[in-house]
Amino acid sequence: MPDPAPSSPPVPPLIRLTDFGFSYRGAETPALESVDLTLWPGDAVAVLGRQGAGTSTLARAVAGLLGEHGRSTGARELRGGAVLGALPCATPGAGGGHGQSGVGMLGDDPEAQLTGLTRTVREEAALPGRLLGLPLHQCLHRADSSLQALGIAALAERALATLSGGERQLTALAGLLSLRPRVLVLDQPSQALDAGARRRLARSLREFRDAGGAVLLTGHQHDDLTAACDEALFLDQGRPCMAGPGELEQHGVWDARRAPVPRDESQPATPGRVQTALLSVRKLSVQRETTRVLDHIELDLRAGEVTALLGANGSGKSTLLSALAGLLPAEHGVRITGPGGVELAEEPAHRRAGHLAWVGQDPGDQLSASTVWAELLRAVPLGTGGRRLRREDRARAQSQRVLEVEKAMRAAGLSAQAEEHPYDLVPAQRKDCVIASALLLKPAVLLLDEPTLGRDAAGMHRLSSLVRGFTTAGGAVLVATHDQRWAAEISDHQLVLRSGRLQPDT
Ligand SMILES: Nc1ncnc2c1ncn2[C@@H]1O[C@H](COP(=O)(O)OP(=O)(O)OP(=O)(O)O)[C@@H](O)[C@H]1O
Repeated sequence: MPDPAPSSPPVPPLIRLTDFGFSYRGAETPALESVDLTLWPGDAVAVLGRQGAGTSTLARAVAGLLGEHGRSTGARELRGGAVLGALPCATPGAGGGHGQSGVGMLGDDPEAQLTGLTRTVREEAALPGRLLGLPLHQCLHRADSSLQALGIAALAERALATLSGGERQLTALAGLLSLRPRVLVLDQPSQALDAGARRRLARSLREFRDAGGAVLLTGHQHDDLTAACDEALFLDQGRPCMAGPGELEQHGVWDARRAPVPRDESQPATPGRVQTALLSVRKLSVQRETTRVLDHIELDLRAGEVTALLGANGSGKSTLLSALAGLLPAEHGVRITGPGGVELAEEPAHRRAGHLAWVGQDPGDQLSASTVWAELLRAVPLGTGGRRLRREDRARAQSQRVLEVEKAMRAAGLSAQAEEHPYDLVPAQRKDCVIASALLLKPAVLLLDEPTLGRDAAGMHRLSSLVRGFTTAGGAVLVATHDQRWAAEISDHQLVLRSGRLQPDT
């Protein structure tokens, strides 16, 4: 933000980076260069860029979480005049941290935002204050008002293990707000949130700013929260660059607020698009704890078509996908008829997997090999004869598998990451790895749970081509998402899950 006019009272900035740069240890090129950023009380600044542009590094720099990971240049000043060249590491958390500097940060990895040290939502929201040594009653009071502000007070006594993805994200945000830092750094905070939750978060951030705090939002997507900032800064290969409002996608940023790009209806119908139902679901009801989350769901997925599954946080989208995959017990009476009329309702998950491939919300749950290459290789079926093949046939089958893995890595944009550990990938690439594994199983139906999280424009386009490639080959896709633009662009049908029932989106 520009310095205030001379008539303004001389309030010092809360934080200022001047000609700031940072290089990770062992890296050949700096992750950040020549960054100037000043946050005054009341400011909200969005820093956007494509994946790898340095936005998360900048978030960690502002939060003071980079110190031991490399070398910084330039200056970082905190209110009070401390000028720090190399930054001290503020209490690092799994996905976020809170330093004594009064800067609180929520990281971009939805799988790593809860501490694992508490049992209930209220305990988790109160924990950051307790770690700072605040009295218990004060921590609980702050936790309750943060939960209230974010609209999840009703979840206070819920066990963390029973939360939906969006509910987890809101719980992590509540913990951070309860710290009452002077600067809030949020890396992709809207991911996994429905429109109502985004609005409540925007309101909470407005109140936080009105009380003298400053907000830094970073990420790869432009949405309602980044639009509410006073200023947007773009990073390109670690350097600040200028961009006009119409140039977001040129800078690799996905514009979730843009009107959906209409389909090219002059294109001939995809060859796989015939009216064959690859999956028919009847009377699917699922109870979780005391709530009937799904109530007599009826659904048909047809060859060549994408069905988008919309609905508020906690409405049951993941529950539906998991139940179809056989990972949750359904109530008696359900019929799940797969390709060729095969009845799947009584089949265990591993037998359904050849027909219905499931990509869950947390990709980490589905990754177990030590490299991307090994992860994908193990997904390719051994083929007819399997381990009983003769040696030369086995060698031929093995080279065929290798070719399939290479093709899958290219399609998922993971060729350069073949030897990396899947956990070293950014969350969107981790998801790509699980999607590529799922496609290698050659299923008829692909079940995708929130595949758009954390993606830049290129990641979104790559996802669209994976999905279109699958339906063009005759597959059917059911995809849960909160991204309404992408849903409108990719899908043939949109269904909304409300009160346990599926309704067409109107
Ligand atoms: N393991 C569990 N035990 C009990 N209840 C659960 C469990 N997992 C989820 N729930 C509850 O079931 C309901 C549906 O959750 P689900 O994860 O299916 O919602 P969702 O629509 O996918 O939400 P989101 O958009 O936030 O990911 C929510 O109220 C959630 O809190």
